Amino acid sequence: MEKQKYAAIVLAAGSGKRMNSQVHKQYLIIQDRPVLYYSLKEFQDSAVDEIVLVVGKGEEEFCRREIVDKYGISKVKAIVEGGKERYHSVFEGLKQTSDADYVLIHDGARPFVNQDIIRRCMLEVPEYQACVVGMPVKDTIKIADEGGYAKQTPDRKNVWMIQTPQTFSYALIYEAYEEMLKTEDAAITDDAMVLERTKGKKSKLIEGSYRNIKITTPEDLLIANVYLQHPE
Ligand SMILES: Nc1ccn([C@@H]2O[C@H](COP(=O)(O)OP(=O)(O)OP(=O)(O)O)[C@@H](O)[C@H]2O)c(=O)n1
Ligand SMILES: C[C@](O)(CO)[C@H](O)COP(=O)(O)O
Repeated sequence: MEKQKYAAIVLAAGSGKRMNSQVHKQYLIIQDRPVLYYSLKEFQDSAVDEIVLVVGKGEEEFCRREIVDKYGISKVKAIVEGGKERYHSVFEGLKQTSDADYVLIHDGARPFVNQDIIRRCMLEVPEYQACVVGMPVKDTIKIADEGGYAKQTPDRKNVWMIQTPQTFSYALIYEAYEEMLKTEDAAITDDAMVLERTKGKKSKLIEGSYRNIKITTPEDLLIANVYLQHPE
């Protein structure tokens, strides 16, 4: 059988409003390296064939010099400019990966993706065509009403916190994104939602890790430093 091609799209075009920092959060330094370095290094060391890095306007040269070349991330085949919303940035990445059979879409703001997670995404996607990494929630979840009252409690065993990578058959996710972008649904927050909304297709859940956090607000940096001091 012909070898299947896997591309990783690493997203780093956000402006990190919730971090409230002068430097975009993907470039903040944790343990001597930028946040973005850690996930790029995991994909570099994995079996993915290539990486497309999606960055903010005017950041291409900086990223090539200060991260990709500096740390020898040689699988990066393109560094492209992202868009206004996360889903615009994903689509820019998808345009660069048209010869891949499967794509792993990952937040550059999640530095703790690991080899085991990447390996399982690559292993499962040929069967399910759409796989998302996540973990069961630990707290009780409430649905709030407009007035700030807790009105409903979903059964916790059916509630997962969703992470990345989110891994798909290229043809399927490209078509879904093309369709979604005709209407630009602002409430889209992840890639699996694009498939749910356009194709009614479910994604297979793959257990990730409670460490696979997204660096979003300042306290996440404290946690990230602790994880780096205490590797798994
Ligand atoms: N237009 C955008 C928005 C987000 N992202 C990326 O998508 C990931 C998840 O997004 P999020 O954590 O929301 O990052 P920001 O948009 O930067 O943060 P905020 O929402 O606080 O502004 C990040 O790696 C971010 O760089 C992107 O590539 N392009
Ligand atoms: C894709 C994601 O990381 C899954 O949890 C998340 O939805 C990204 O959301 P954000 O609003 O862009 O942080």
